[in-house]
Amino acid sequence: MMYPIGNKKLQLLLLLRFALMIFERIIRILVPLQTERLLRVFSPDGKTNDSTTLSKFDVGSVMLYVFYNYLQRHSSILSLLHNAAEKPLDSFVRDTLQLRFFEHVHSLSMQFHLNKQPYELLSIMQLGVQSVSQVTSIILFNLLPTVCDVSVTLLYFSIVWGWKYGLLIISNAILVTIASKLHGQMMRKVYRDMIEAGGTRRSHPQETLMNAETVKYFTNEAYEVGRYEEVIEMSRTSSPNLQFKTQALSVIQTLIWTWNLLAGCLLCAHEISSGKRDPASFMTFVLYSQQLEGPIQSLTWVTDHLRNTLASVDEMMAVLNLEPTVNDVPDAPPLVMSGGEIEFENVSFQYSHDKRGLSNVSFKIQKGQTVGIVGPSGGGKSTILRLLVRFWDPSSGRILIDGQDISKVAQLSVRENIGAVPQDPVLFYDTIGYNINYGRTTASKEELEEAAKVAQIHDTIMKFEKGYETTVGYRGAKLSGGERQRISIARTVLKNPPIIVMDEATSALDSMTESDIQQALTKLTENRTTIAVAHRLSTIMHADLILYIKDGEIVERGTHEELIQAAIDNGGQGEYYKMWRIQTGKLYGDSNSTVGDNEMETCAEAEEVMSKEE
Ligand SMILES: Nc1ncnc2c1ncn2[C@@H]1O[C@H](COP(=O)(O)OP(=O)(O)OP(=O)(O)O)[C@@H](O)[C@H]1O
Repeated sequence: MMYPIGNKKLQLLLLLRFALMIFERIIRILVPLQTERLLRVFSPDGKTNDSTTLSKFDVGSVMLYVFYNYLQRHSSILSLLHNAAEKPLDSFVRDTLQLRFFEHVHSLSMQFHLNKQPYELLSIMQLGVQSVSQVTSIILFNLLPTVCDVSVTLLYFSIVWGWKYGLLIISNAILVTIASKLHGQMMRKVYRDMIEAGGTRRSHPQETLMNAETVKYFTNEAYEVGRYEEVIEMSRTSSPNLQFKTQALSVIQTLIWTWNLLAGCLLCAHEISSGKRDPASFMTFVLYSQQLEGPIQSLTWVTDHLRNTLASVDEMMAVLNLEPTVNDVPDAPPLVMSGGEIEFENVSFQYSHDKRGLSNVSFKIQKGQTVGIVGPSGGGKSTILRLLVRFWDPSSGRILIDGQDISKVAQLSVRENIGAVPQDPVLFYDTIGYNINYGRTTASKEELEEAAKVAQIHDTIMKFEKGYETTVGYRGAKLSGGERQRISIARTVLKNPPIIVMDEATSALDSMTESDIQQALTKLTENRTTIAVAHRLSTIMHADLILYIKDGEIVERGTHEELIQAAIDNGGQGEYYKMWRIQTGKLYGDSNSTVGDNEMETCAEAEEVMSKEE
């Protein structure tokens, strides 16, 4: 991700940056040397007799000195080249990483997505991506050059000027590093609090804006503004006197620095006065010292900055290192469909050690049949669907589609063959056409319209001014629940899978809309194996098999008639029967009444009532 493999142009730019970096280091050495040289050229050589010898007018040396100085300035052509080479490399790192992160997050299992807030993920991605490119830049083009500068100066002084100067430089570097380390420790907690407070500061407005409708329903606008004010206040107080604390370090560093300069200048002055050096060396020493001040002091900034950016990189790497919880076996073959027969064989599953999902669930659906799943809330109905699409794998037992254990085939191929119609479909913030097309992105316009017709939504769409180009609003909020539902059916029709799962697809709708949608659903499920979770029994009454799930177990199974008959035979005792009675009214009299022809007649009446409702 950091090295542009296969991109010659970017590799050359990287090389250019390195070359520039080395060139800059050389210029840094040359400036003081050239100054010393000039001073020597200008000074009378002391050997003339009449003491009037003038210093040489060496235009070349002056020009060279000015040229070196020019190159050293930040706005010089070198900086321009540096920046020009930096941008494309920086974009490369960011783009590659961003794409990789996006791809990785999408490859993670549902469990991960249920536990993470989307904007938290986005924030991790943004900060992480930005930090990775900064880390590269900091290490390669800040830390490395600084270490180079210090080492070269140290070597130069130690070899050319003697060990005392080397000692001065090294002690300076050590003292500054100790100071910055102590400062870093002190600032760590401040930065941590700041990052935390910054996160809340970002997430709070996002959360409330995403739920603007709820805020308005409860007229909590002022409350939310008040909460945001508190968050802002908290983030402000989490970094009291941050600037003061940060600047305190520069004050200490400058003190160390000045002490060092003083010691060096005294040493140099002493050597000049004792004739060991010429006066020009004093200037060289001062200039070198000044050259070194920037890099040594920037070490603090660099290490501090590196620490912060690494914290963000760490967080991103933690996500990038996550493995999907549902994995395919090596070289898993794709699911081969031959009709869509589904079988659950003693399937048990737990979401976590304290949360039971399903225990010993077994049932079989022949191809093209419909199974209705009913039962009390939290019983495990939706869990059956989630296991079928492999959002989770069972802890024991097997789920077979057309005789193949779905945990042994590629999970994508399982999902490719299953179409889902959820209770409250969420649409993308785009046009109706885009949302339907999502079912099969390669579908033609004609196929798209055909799917919309099957889902009974085409005419409604055509009444909109912009037809299929109408935008649906945030998560489809500009459409009614029934319209959203039919669009979701249309995209499943377009996907054309052999298996359909529906999770209470009509429970949020009124009876009129429900009947429209029911027609669309009937067309959708024609000749397809279907599992439908339902609260309204009218929607699954005619299913080939009905499963009553309670506390993760199938407690009753059979067709509608069988379940009713069994309950009647059992003196009116039966979960499904009770549910049915609650939904249709007391049509059988008391539960302990005896069963006879009359009862079955009443049963037929009830069906009639339900059909009307339908
Ligand atoms: N991702 C999850 N992590 C942990 N527990 C979960 C998760 N999803 C569901 N559960 C728990 O599993 C149990 C069964 O949930 P499930 O959604 O299957 O019930 P359901 O019968 O479909 O309920 P409802 O009719 O209310 O939708 C519930 O107790 C629920 O709290």
